[in-house]
Amino acid sequence: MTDAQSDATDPDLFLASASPRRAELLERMGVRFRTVAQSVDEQIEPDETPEVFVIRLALEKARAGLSARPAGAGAPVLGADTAVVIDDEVLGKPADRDQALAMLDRLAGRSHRVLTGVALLDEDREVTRLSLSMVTLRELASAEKNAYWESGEPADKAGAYAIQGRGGVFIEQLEGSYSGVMGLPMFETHDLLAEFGIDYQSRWPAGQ
Ligand SMILES: Cc1cn([C@H]2C[C@H](O)[C@@H](COP(=O)(O)OP(=O)(O)OP(=O)(O)O)O2)c(=O)[nH]c1=O
Repeated sequence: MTDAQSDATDPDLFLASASPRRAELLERMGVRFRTVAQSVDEQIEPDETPEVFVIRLALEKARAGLSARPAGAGAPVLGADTAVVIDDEVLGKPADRDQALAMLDRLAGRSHRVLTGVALLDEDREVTRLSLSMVTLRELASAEKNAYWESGEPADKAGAYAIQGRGGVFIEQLEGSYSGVMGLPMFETHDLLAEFGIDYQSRWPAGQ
């Protein structure tokens, strides 16, 4: 067992997310956390910008997590939301194969933005950060788009690809934050933890 597993008894924070990627990135940082359930409606409001949208959802997820936190727990709650944006349209997770292939068609051979909003809060305060990246996908052959869908990877990913998985072979260029595209920007998350005075780095092991 490492120090940073999601059953930590004295957590630095509660993670309001069901995303295994977010848990993996927090573990990589060495943050001790427990996950709490959250469920929010992920619809963009008319006239809401993608930037405002991802921050709002990160806050809503964290607030929902705060209500689900065990009684007596004092650690703050972290929420995040990732959106792929092309032609000012937000692409969420594909509902089915047709949607996934349509998203990949739209993204192939072009650049798009990936926004991740992160929020850390408790009863007394809420802090947020936004991570913005530009990703360029190369042209994709239909056979590889089909094989990619069949691999199962696109199904639960915004924009129907995963930079950290097989989808990495489609990515010609990334400007910004790899961890942000993956779902939890480590730089901005560190900033939020520092604002709450959470010194997880003092537990980094020596020589590893
Ligand atoms: C673009 C991209 C997205 N993603 C993932 C990150 C997020 O998990 C997902 C976007 O959906 P989100 O709604 O941000 O998150 P989620 O529903 O998976 O998890 P939760 O709301 O419980 O926190 O897409 C990747 O894993 N790799 C990528 O390259």
